[in-house]
Amino acid sequence: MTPLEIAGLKVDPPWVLAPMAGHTHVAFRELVAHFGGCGLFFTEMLNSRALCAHDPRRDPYCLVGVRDRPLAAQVAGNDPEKIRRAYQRLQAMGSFDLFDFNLGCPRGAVQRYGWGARLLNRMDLCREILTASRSVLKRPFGVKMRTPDRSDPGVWDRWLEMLHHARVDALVVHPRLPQDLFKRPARWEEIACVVRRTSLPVVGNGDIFSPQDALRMMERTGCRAVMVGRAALMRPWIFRDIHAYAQGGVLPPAPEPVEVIRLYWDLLQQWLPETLHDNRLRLFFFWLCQNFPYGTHYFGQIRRQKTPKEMVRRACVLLASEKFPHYPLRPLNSY
Ligand SMILES: Cc1cc2nc3c(=O)[nH]c(=O)nc-3n(C[C@H](O)[C@H](O)[C@H](O)COP(=O)(O)O)c2cc1C
Repeated sequence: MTPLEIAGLKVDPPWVLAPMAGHTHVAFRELVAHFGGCGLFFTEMLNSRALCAHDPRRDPYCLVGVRDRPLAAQVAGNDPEKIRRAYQRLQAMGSFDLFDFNLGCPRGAVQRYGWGARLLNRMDLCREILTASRSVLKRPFGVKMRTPDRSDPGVWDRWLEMLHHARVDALVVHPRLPQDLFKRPARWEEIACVVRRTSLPVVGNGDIFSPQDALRMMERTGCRAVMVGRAALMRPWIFRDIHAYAQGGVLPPAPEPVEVIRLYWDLLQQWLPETLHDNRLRLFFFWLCQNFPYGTHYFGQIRRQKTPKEMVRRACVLLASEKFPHYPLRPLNSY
């Protein structure tokens, strides 16, 4: 599979772990890396205000592992000056290979602040943010966005022109409107429409639930790399499977559920402060349990445990005789 190149950065193989708040912290990225990794890892969305107020080197959200490379840092916010400073501080850490700006998050609190997808209605402010950020960034710079406004046929042309002038190096397209959340299927034809209109490297994203989906998205849209979100939470080894499928080989057997749980718990303790263990385990089990027909029941039992150790113990008992089912994955609950 041809690697994607973003301003000199090689994304090889062209599979990307999506940024996911609460999930794509250093311990989870190390888990993905353990199973063979991907061509580009993303941090979760980092808060530009917090980055200005505190030293990112002491921030658990900014911790960087050993095998999670190349690594992109994603920033969210809407104040050009604060965002510029946030990127400067992240860049000074020397740990990130690409910087990304969030124009896609539709979640309540982020929208209320006027961040993420809310900025899709404010192109002038986006221009200011991206130009200010670019002026300090020496590494590749990307944007991850949802569909701006489907009622306006010229909207993508105007966005692409603005991104070009702001000297953005790459674009991730998640083709859903902000108000769609995850309720409607991603419209892959919109990725194809963006690919036709720009010379920027485009990474396609949305509804990849199997290795076949990943290659199908590339074939149908012409995007040069694919980004996987929820399916990687359900199966942190999906990139290894995409790779095997792309090479025409047989998919390696899935690990045992208990092995995955123990490994994640070890990595969590190794990398993240204890204050985060409980919450990050709950988030992890929410998605892992979705692999199984009785996943909701399993998760209900696990979440009732009072300590992280008890959660891990209970999960190991419940999932001891389970096997991960075949692709495609079907999440039981949406986010
Ligand atoms: C739990 C969760 C957290 C997410 N957090 C972020 C985030 O921090 N930044 C972002 O740009 N997108 C975020 N997203 C969106 C994903 O990056 C991705 O665009 C979306 O899940 C579609 O890809 P998928 O169909 O492969 O899941 C999040 C998605 C989920 C499910």
